[in-house]
Amino acid sequence: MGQPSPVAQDSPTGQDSPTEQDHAAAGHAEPAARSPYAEHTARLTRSLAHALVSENDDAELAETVRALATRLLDASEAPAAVTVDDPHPRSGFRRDITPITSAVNPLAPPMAIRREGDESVSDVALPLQYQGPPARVHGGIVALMLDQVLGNAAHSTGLPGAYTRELTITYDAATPLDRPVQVVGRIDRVEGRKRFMSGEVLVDGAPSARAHGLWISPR
Ligand SMILES: CCCCCCCCCC(=O)SCCNC(=O)CCNC(=O)[C@H](O)C(C)(C)COP(=O)(O)OP(=O)(O)OC[C@H]1O[C@@H](n2cnc3c(N)ncnc32)[C@H](O)[C@@H]1OP(=O)(O)O
Repeated sequence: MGQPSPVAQDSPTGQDSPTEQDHAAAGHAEPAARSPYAEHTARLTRSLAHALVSENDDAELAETVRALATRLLDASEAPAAVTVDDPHPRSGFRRDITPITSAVNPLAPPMAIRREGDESVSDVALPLQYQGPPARVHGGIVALMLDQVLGNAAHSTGLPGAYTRELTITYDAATPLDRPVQVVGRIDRVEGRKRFMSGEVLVDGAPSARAHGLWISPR
């Protein structure tokens, strides 16, 4: 969908490196006034993921979905009508299309990340599409959340962009579906190009998963 934006190949997320404006936008800035088309489309696709596992056969809903699918196909044949700009930046990056914080990526919950003191923090409740074992969030999704929040923290101080070099997750307990959990990340220390990071997923204040990681800025 949409006209692909120019991609900086040597940037941490395959997008533009974060700028001061990006940092300023990290969860706090007023969103630019843009068409909500892409965000509604992403919400629709997330909802369809739930409908796929529903036992209910709703003929009227099926007809509505059929009509929408036809209209979306028509829209995708006019790519200039579609934007990949996120109207509600949540991660600090312009054109956020990550599968975890982007409002326009149907794979993303999406998570909003904010700064609290020296930490990056996100409160999120993950629905059924992220299930691994019954009633638990998939461990890979837990790692994805921690990667993003630690990455946000790694970029939050105006330091140059950096990539995840190493990420170790310790799974202490179940991370539940459909209940608010808090994901937290911080910089423990900086050594030259290296940033040593840590973080947790908290369920009622107790860690269900802990992360330690190394982020490195490219030479
Ligand atoms: C605000 C919004 C934030 C959004 C966050 C988004 C989060 C997204 C996070 C990601 O998914 S990033 C994408 C996944 N990661 C990658 O694609 C990274 C792939 N790896 C690389 O591209 C390179 O390995 C990298 C640029 C990270 C580093 O390559 P270099 O060749 O520059 O580093 P090198 O291997 O020479 O290591 C640099 C130093 O760290 C040291 N080092 C490497 N691994 C280490 C380790 N595990 N522990 C301690 N030190 C280590 C290494 O010995 C060396 O020490 P010296 O400087 O003293 O020589």
